[in-house]
Amino acid sequence: MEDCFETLISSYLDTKVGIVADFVSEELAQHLIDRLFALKEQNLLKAAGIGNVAKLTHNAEIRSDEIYWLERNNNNEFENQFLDQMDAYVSYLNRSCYTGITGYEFHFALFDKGSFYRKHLDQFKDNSSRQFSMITYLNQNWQPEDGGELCIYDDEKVQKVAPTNRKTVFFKSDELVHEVLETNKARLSVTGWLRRD
Ligand SMILES: O=C(O)CCC(=O)C(=O)O
Ligand SMILES: [Fe+2]
Repeated sequence: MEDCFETLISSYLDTKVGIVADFVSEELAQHLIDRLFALKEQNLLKAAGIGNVAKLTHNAEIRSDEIYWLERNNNNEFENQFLDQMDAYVSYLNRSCYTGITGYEFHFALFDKGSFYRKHLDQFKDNSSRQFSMITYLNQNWQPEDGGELCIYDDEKVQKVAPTNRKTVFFKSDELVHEVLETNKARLSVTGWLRRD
């Protein structure tokens, strides 16, 4: 597991956008996909909001995904396995880079066909707790024509990341503007932020 942590961190240090192709195991990815579809079936996904909790607004012209927060007290084996892996990652990151991360928050996200998320920064203007953004994709057999790329803007450079199964992306939440291009089929992920409170 530490090899993939190291790949994520060293690519982040080299290019500001850390990427590793296989952050979660195939088994865990499959269980998380099943969990997300089960939540959808049970109508437990909610329209994602914009901004901080106190002034959360919903605006489908900015983002049109649906989310569900991973929580230990959901008592779901596979959410917990994912969170265990995050605990290990945070401890590795804090040990190797002195990042002082004190917590995290993660949600499942489902972008249905035709959904997108326009350009934004992840850190809120009125709360700087979010330090790093981290997204793990859960899309088997994703093809270029499926769209849904994550586009990350850094000055003149634009990096397009295809949301392929088991890939994780890691970047600073206050630094890089990014967007999700319209997806041509259902696009699944676990998205979250490492916090310093
Ligand atoms: O799903 C992605 O690739 C990015 C999602 C995102 O930018 C967000 O939820 O803030
Ligand atoms: Fe974002």
